[in-house]
Amino acid sequence: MTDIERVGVVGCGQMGAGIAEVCARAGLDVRVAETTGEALEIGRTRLFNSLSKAADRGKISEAELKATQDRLSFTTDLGEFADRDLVIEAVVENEQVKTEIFQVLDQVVTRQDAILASNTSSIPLVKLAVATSRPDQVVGIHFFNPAPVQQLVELIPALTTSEGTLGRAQLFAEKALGKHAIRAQDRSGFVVNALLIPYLLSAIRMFESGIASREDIDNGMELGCAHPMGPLKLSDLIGLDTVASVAYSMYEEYKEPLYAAPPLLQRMVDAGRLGRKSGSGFYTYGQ
Ligand SMILES: C[C@H](O)CC(=O)SCCNC(=O)CCNC(=O)[C@H](O)C(C)(C)COP(=O)(O)OP(=O)(O)OC[C@H]1O[C@@H](n2cnc3c(N)ncnc32)[C@H](O)[C@@H]1OP(=O)(O)O
Repeated sequence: MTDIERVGVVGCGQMGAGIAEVCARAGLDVRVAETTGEALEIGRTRLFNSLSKAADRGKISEAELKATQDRLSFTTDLGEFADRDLVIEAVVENEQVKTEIFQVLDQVVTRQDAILASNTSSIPLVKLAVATSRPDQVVGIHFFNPAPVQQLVELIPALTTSEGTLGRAQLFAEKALGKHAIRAQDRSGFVVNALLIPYLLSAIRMFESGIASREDIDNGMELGCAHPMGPLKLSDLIGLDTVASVAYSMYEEYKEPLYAAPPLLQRMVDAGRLGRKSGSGFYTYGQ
């Protein structure tokens, strides 16, 4: 079994909240950190709403709901992560921000064998690993949105990651969380985004060039290929800022035109149309 009982999650946005929910529902003690009290309150509300929905839909009993809530604690102070066995960073896809968090975690997490993991979609793990004094204990654990639903986790060892750390991360993902784990090398996009992002960018280019309407593009893939959602709806779900930043990282790494973000994507990000989380993207939400 896994030796991980106390988990820290840095960031309580879409992914952080989902990851914290998965861990707490798996019976682990979970502490969640955000930068400000306001961000923490928004994150806590997002997480508790999702848990309440799970209870309303009969996925967890009222007693499990209460027990899961009790396993969750919230803080704005990373110093409270000292006793964590595993910390999963799930903040914005920004190398500098993530690097600084890893430097702080390295200072505050006192457990000698603690694993420091990142949910990054595209930033080289090795850069985060060498920002710490324990590069052998840094690993990528990449979840998919919505984290409570998607069965997959990608495990990404940096060049410095030890086999022991990778093995413990795999046991955690599979045994503690019940996810299916696949391994990928530390190359931008790993397995899933390396295949998915060019597809999403192609759909945005298709829409931008007027070849088809957004609905027809999405219906094409939903009804023609049985995808649960079409590429423009999926881009809205992931967040257009995230799609753009993953595309930039991949373009930076490979210099392949298929990874270049189309102008429309960047304009939408500049306009604050980030998809579901901002209320509008390719579609409008919450009206
Ligand atoms: C970019 C990153 O690095 C990587 C990524 O994340 S790539 C993105 C990967 N994700 C995808 O490809 C998502 C594809 N879409 C889907 O899987 C589905 O459309 C979807 C799960 C989002 C919604 O499913 P859909 O059937 O349309 O809606 P709905 O009936 O509301 O939900 C289906 C089930 O998922 C659950 N669900 C949906 N959204 C949820 C959420 N945010 N949290 C928890 N559960 C959720 C529902 O409760 C429901 O569960 P039930 O069937 O047991 O009652």
